[in-house]
Amino acid sequence: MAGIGLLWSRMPEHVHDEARYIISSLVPMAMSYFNPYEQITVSEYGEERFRRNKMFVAVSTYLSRVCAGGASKLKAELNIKDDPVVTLDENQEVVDTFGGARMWWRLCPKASKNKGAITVSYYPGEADEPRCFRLVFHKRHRHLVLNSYLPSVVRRWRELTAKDRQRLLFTNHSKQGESMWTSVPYNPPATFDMLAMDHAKKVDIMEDLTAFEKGKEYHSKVGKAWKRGYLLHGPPGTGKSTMIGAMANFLDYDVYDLDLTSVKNNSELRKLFLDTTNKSIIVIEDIDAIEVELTTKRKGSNKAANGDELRDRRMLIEFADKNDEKSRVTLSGLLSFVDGLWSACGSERIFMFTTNHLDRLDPALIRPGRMDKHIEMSYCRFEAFKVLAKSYLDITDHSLFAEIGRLLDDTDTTPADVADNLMLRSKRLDDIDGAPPADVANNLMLRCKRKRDADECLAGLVETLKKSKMESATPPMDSAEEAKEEQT
Ligand SMILES: Nc1ncnc2c1ncn2[C@@H]1O[C@H](COP(=O)(O)OP(=O)(O)OP(=O)(O)O)[C@@H](O)[C@H]1O
Ligand SMILES: [Mg+2]
Repeated sequence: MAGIGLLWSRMPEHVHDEARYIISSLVPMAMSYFNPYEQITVSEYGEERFRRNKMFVAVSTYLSRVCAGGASKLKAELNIKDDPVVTLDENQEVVDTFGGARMWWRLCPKASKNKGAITVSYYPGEADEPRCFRLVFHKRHRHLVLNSYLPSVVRRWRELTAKDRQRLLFTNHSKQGESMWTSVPYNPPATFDMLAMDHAKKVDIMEDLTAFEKGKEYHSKVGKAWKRGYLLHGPPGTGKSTMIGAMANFLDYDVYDLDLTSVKNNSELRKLFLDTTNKSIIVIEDIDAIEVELTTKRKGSNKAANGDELRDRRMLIEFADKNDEKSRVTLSGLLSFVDGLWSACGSERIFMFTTNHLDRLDPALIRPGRMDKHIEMSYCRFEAFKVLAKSYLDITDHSLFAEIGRLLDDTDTTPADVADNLMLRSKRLDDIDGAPPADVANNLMLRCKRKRDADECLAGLVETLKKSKMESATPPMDSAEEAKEEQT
């Protein structure tokens, strides 16, 4: 085999081109016939340079955690949680055994595509062959490797990473004209326990999420894509964003916060959706505000469109030149992922749209059956207040509760406003809690202080609520009266 190889490389220049072509295609065939080994390459990047090949990540984790015992060259880095992670270094070979077969793995370094030539590239690393893992195995194990070994590597990788998974918050941005996601670690503090809202509604949402999470078989039985759409609506400060965090915590899902203003057209939107992973919540916040902004841009006017205009409009989002069909994001483009053709791509995804103005949305978006669930986040009433009092002041009852309940019924106060009132005092509680509890007397004193602060805090809330009740009861001044007032 070596002899044939040598002959081939030394072939004289004068051999006819055609013969050379035939020989050059026969030699590798002959060599592979005699070579008892086969190889599979797992490149770090796929065809699209910016997307890391997930198989590469899976193999890297698998080898480092399962087969690195005999390796002498390792590399250490900090992971997203700032814990040290050790991986194989370049050119380190490790051996794995599976079903009695031996597998040789090696991490091959980046290699230049054209040795000696200078290549100009717009994208980092495009002139190089990316790093890759090379798996070598005996020919007779081909079936085993493809059908059992590689799937088992991926399965093991999933098990390994499930334990130390860090939840991520993704956001999209445009780089060199291409839309892509970037992520940061995401640990939202909110949970359903601390969400101030009607208890029955909260339980209903939690049950809905649990049913969705366990609904793989059900969805395939009824022939529906495994995904769910929620439309959260309500005034600002009623907990829509807090609810998204609570849902992410509840399901342990990643969150993709989609900024539609930086998406050029439907095909970019499609690419972004396809780049999302399973077990994720895709959020489009303040969808009504995006609509106003983009439409204003499209019209080239600084004047925001009025409510009637918005209601009449068929397109939800449309920007750039109206005549250029390729440069816009449309409602149908968006909805094709929510419940159209493309919704079947990917599973275990939750779509969340939030809005402060349900009445301003395009009817196509809110028609029955479009989103699976409409959730109204409303002003703070007594039941919701009790949740906030428990989380912020750690109390479940108080002499002022009855009065606060009545005042909340008479005013439209958001949970954010109530929380704000409770938090100012509770910050002072933190200061007190920070003091070293020297002895029992000191402890008792702190407890008295804590109670007094809760009293003060609720009294402050009563004052605020009374004030807003009075303000809402006072009829608005007409302009003549206003002018008179100003003169005096
Ligand atoms: N229902 C709620 N339960 C608990 N806390 C709440 C609730 N609503 C609001 N808050 C508190 O108020 C703050 C602001 O709420 P949040 O951002 O969730 O409101 P939003 O409805 O998303 O408002 P916007 O429409 O302006 O985006 C939160 O950080 C949270 O502390
Ligand atoms: Mg919000």
